[in-house]
Parts: sequence; C-alpha cells; structure tokens
Amino acid sequence: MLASASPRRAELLSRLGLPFVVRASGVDESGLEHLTPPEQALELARLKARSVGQPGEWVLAADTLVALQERVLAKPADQAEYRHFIRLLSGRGHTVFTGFALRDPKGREWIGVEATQVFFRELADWEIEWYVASGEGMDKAGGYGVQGKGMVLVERIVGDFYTVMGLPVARVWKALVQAGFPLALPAANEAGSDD
Ligand SMILES: Cc1cn([C@H]2C[C@H](O)[C@@H](COP(=O)(O)OP(=O)(O)OP(=O)(O)O)O2)c(=O)[nH]c1=O
Repeated sequence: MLASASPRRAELLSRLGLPFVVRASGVDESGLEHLTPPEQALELARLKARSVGQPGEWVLAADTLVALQERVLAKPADQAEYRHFIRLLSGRGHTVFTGFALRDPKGREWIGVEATQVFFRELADWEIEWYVASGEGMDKAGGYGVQGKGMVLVERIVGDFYTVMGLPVARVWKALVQAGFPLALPAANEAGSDD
C-alpha cells in the first residue's frame, strides 16, 4: 500500500513494476517545527505510514521538504507564497530532504531520509512570473517540480534526483530487499527491456 496522494510517488513505483494500491494518509503535517528538517521529513513519513493499513499489509510512505538554511519550505499555501518561494530559491542552493517509512506485515519498520542539494539559476523576473503562471509548483514542496517545467530553473543537482521528485527510489528498493518484500524477477521476455 502506498500511503501517499502524490502522483509522483505512484509513478515512480509503477516504473519499477511494483504492484500497489494508493491510500492517502491525510496526516496533519504541522506541529513538527521543533525538529530539524531531516527529522521532520522522517517523522512525517513514519506518521503517514502508521496512519493507514492493517496488520498483515506492506505500507510505504514518504515526505519531501525543501530546506533553505534553517527555513523549511513545504507546499505553498497560495499563489503569493508560491511566487515568494521561487524568488527565495533563485540564485541559491537549498537541500531537499525526503524521508521514507516502510512497514512490513508484522509491523516492523524500515526508515531512512535522503538529502539532495539543488542549485537554482539566477532567475529573471519574467521567468519567475512564467513559472508561477504555470501553476506547476503549487502542490509541491518548495513550490517547484524538478521533473517538469521546473527543470529550467535548476542549474545543478548534487545527490539523488528521485529524492527531489519525492521518493529516494534506490534507498526504498534497498529497504524492500532487506525487509524481504517479494520482488519478482522480470519474466524472460521482459529481460533487456530498456524503457
Ligand atoms: C521539490 C519537489 C517536490 N515534489 C513533490 C513531491 C511530493 O509529492 C510533494 C511534497 O509533499 P509531501 O507532503 O511530501 O507529499 P504529498 O502531499 O504530495 O503526498 P502525501 O503527503 O499524501 O504523501 O512535492 C516534486 O514533485 N518535485 C520536486 O522537484
């Protein structure tokens, strides 16, 4: 079970060919401001994973946030904050933290948090307006999507790309292996597929 309303997380799991159903957690994401950004991402992933599913089920949850020095940029509340976030990020580097929590059918948990640094270009005012007008970043941490039009805002990434997109896929895969999730081998006729 994927405990997430994020279409990006569903897309990444689908790309791996993993079977799953989606059940959004609806966890209140406020009230963790006393924690550091990576602690917040981890704790929120844990809370989301614990809020759905029954004993006997596998559950995966994640949480992504953007940290600009000590400041945490979650999803923008409105258009004004969205514009403000893109202005703040312009010409600077920030860190994207994605925490994940995997729960096995016996209730055991595998958790982790991954950090990726993202450097934005110095953006012209019109570029900020162009991006804001696209609306793309409204439902995304920090107000941008690196996998979409946001690709032109970004100059450089240090670390795992998929962590920015919302799921540290390689780390999650490792956790699935360690936890003993039944990862089927591809059928012989699929071997070598490069899509
Ligand atoms: C920085 C960045 C974030 N994001 C997305 C990933 C997450 O969906 C979202 C961060 O919000 P989250 O609270 O992590 O996730 P969500 O609200 O979309 O879904 P749920 O809580 O149900 O799991 O931002 C991108 O898609 N691209 C990016 O470049």
